[in-house]
Amino acid sequence: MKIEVKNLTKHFGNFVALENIDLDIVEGELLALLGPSGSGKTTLLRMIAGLETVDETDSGEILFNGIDVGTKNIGERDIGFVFQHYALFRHMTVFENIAFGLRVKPKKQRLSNKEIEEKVTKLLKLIQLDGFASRFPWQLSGGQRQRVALARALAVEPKVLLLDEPFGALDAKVRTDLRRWLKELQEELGITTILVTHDQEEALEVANRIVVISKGKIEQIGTPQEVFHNPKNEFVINFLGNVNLFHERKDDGSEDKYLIRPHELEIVSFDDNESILKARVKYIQLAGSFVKVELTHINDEKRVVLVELSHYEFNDKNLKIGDIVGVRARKLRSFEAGAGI
Ligand SMILES: Nc1ncnc2c1ncn2[C@@H]1O[C@H](COP(=O)(O)OP(=O)(O)OP(=O)(O)O)[C@@H](O)[C@H]1O
Repeated sequence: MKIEVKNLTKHFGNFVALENIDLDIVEGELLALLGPSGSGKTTLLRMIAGLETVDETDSGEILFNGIDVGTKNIGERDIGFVFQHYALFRHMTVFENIAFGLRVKPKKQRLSNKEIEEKVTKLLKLIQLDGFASRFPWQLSGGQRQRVALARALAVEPKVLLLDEPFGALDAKVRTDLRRWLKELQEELGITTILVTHDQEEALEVANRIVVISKGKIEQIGTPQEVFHNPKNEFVINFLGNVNLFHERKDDGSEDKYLIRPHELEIVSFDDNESILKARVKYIQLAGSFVKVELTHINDEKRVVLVELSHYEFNDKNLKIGDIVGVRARKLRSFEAGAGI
């Protein structure tokens, strides 16, 4: 299913939750809506689902395969939903939870018991929980429960899958495993999917495209590579990871602003010709896939610079806390005030 959101504005009383949203969602893609808390992600998802309506004070339309769905309620939109705290039916087994949507269909469209059994068995395999059919939700881990919720949403073969922080309540390791698994599954099924998340890493890892939202407006739409490496403005670069900000006073008195990511900096000797500043090593964090080095400007303790090095590079430099070093930029990204890159 192809989805078009055209010039959508949504108010809650006087508050503008979404402003002039234009967005095309391509058939079969996994699109992430990424933004801080309160930016309007869930509202946009709920409007696509038909859980929020375009009221008199609002404007815009939402099209599914070219057809305006404004007057269609959620039951008529062919949508599967998974929320952060998706309440499975406690008194039903895993099997019955997944079968639920199939059983409540009108008689004419309903599959036979045998067909339902075959379908649920297939879905259980898909979510890698075969053998769990007769368990109850309270006998499952959080990650297993979310997989059941996904199977339940998929059972009725929706044309669109809407996921609102589906892994938000899970711990980091389970989250990472599940999002990889989700990506593979989504690619295999080819179902148009919209994922709401405030987790940059999650969006960068699973999405085909990311929509960065702030205060009800779209800041940038692009592939993970585009939004990470070619951020359109300061909000996007700040939101998508740590960043260092440098000012450079020009001859005419104006100031250039540079934003540089920690991995785009390298540490050199303090007298290096290409060094952009001298700094003192304040803190070294060795755990993790990179070594994170925090430095402070030699003349101003308050100016902190973050550098990420590979372990190999770090070992090579033999850095210690208190060392005075130079910092060189592998890449400079300058922003004119308010004008993007
Ligand atoms: N029914 C409502 N009535 C009034 N204000 C609302 C309503 N629903 C949402 N809002 C407001 O609209 C704004 C956007 O909310 P929304 O839930 O879309 O944000 P979000 O980006 O999904 O945030 P989070 O990540 O915290 O869930 C918030 O300021 C919220 O308080």
